[in-house]
Amino acid sequence: MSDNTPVAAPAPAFAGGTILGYPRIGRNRELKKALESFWKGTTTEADLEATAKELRAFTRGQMAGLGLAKDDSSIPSNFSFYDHVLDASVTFGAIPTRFKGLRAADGSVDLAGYSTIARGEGAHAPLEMTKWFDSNYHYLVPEIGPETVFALSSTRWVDEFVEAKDAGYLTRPVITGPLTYLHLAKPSDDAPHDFAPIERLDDLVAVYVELLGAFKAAGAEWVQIDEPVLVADIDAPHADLLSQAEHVYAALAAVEARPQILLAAPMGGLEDALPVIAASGVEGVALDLVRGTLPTDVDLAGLTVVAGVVDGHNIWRTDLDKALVKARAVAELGGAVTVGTSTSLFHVPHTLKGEEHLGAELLSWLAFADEKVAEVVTLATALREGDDAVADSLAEARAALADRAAHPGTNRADVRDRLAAVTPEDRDRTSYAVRAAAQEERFHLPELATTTIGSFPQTPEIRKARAAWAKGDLTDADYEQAMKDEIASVVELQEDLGLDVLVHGEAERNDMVQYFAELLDGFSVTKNGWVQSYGSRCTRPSILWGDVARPQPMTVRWATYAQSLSTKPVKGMLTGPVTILAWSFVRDDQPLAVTADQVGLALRDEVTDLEAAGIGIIQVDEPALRELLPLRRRDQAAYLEWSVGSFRLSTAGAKDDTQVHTHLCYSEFGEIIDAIDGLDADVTSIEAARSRMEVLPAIRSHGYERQIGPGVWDIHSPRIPSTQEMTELLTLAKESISGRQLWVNPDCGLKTRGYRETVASLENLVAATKAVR
Ligand code: MET
Ligand SMILES: [Zn+2]
Repeated sequence: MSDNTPVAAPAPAFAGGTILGYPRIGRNRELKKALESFWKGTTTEADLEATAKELRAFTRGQMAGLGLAKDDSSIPSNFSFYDHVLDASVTFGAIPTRFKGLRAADGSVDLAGYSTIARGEGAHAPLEMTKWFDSNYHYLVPEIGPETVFALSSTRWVDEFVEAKDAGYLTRPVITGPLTYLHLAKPSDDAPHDFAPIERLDDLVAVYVELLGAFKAAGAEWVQIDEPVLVADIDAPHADLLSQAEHVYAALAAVEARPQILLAAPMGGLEDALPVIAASGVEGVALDLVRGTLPTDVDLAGLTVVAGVVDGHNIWRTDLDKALVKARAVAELGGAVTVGTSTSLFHVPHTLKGEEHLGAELLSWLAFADEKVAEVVTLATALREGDDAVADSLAEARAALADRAAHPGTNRADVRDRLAAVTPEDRDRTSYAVRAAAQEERFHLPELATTTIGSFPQTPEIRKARAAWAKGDLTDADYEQAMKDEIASVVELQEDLGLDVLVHGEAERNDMVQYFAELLDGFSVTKNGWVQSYGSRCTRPSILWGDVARPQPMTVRWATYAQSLSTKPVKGMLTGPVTILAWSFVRDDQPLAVTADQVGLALRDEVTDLEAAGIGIIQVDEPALRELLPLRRRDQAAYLEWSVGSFRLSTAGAKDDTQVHTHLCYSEFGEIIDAIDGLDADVTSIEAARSRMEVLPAIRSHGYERQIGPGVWDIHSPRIPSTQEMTELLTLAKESISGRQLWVNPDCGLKTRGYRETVASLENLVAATKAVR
């Protein structure tokens, strides 16, 4: 088929294009503000409902204004007050027993109750929060047991459909699918140890059947069911997942009174699950063709296929020509093709409007949610009417892409030549034994050395000073002095507490990635590019668009100032290459491995400068190392190789007697223990308090020769752990790891804690250490 030929019949649904979901937080973070003032008690539930209703109305209008059709289910309805997985739990009545009291007689919970499940209350821990696949979004983990009673317990999803319909929009409700829901769930506390939530599949499907009926009765013509679990390798055997998919979708397709089903599989390729879905009887499938590839041997005849060729997970302008080639290839498999995003757009900010400070050039390379909707509409038009119908848009996209490719900032000879000259030896240090001896001689640290992870509380005063400085109300010199005063007080506190290795406290960092992004070449920072991280929490990822280089030292003056105030060693503190990539929007025009190495080289220079300034202990944080782990097992080894390689490039220039630390903030250590070994850091700190040192026996049996600091204080909670409690944890740790290898530290940085808890907890930490030494 020539590029310029309209795709022939059959006509797909959503022929004008569709997206799998839109950001929920609001252009000006209206939802965040409304939630937080509701929680504070300054506004009522009715106020919160009203803001949410306005947001939904704005979103619908926005999507229609950008060209999605109002009357054919092209506009998704995917609002959530906090989290879409929590919404599913509440809708299915799957609320843990500790929150039973929050339910009304009909099983529903109001927004106060909903918030309590998300945030906890008193002795009632909230639902656990964890990362949504390999994204930066966190969902609330359902707790399912043999006793969980599934029953349709909320009318919200249907009400929101009706609200749109009454406003003149026939939308497509978006819900999390039963397979994804149950595979992401964890067994409830009272479940037998061999129970798996997926055992409850049939019971849950019965509620989906009822829900489909309710949508149909309300007039819905399509519903979107998201099943990203189908693109991942999960713990359960793959064959089981496929047969569950076959079983569930045959059952849902067999329901007589129901809307048509669009099964969406964002975040990767469906691969061998695609034929299963195609044969199940559902009417449509949405494929992620950005991350996934199209199988060639599958028959899609009779299906509407949403070709997800616009990246919902990143912020770059789409190569429309390439996207059209991919979409047209789908037509050859017999499907009725339309165009969509690869994932929901809630992973990207709302709009480029207001970001003009980025400069016309960079701006022209980007597409946030609104711009992506427009791209989808353009591509769908090209499919229907041929390329000529959108010739101007295609030309504009080509020009922007060519400009980006040729821009001096994306092709710096100095950066590229340096990287090309890197040898394998540049990633290697001397043997650990030699280093350990040199470091012992230099520092004479006690067994069970005490330290912290880097940040101390970010007080309102620090934030105020930074805001005033940004506004120009505080001079550079005054800001510098304010930060130095803060450093001095943090150093004094640590001396008083009797910690062995001190930190400067990171007062000057707005964020552990953005701080570096603002100082490195190749990055830009948005004004309002917020994306939801969880609930009301948003992050503003930096944009890594060009070749990365370090024009000047970034942390040296803070670290050396702190060191000048103490005779104890002060740890220098850097964010590692993988974490910088994971928490930014990263250029998609070269392999991540290359970008990571560029960052690695910039950090390597910082390490050298810190050393030269007398800093002998340097920590390179990699809390996101596990987060980017590919969803398909076969891709994981290659990922670990480059991620570990970039870390080593950043640290291997260190001298033998420089002690390199790293910090990883999770406890699922076992999964990537070889990689952690591969980092070759002298000291690694991890999260371990909540899991009560669970991972240490595994580390011991794996044989780990270097030093490790399993956290003894869960800093995610405002609780102050007692000396007794930390003594127990340390005693437990010593059963697996020798005192010579063991460090004592909290689970993570203290920036979100207050000073009262920080001082009391660190006092107890030092006391516990003395008790165990
Ligand atoms: C999310 S890991 C944080 C590490 C950083 N050094 C801190 O202490 O805040
Ligand atoms: Zn951490």
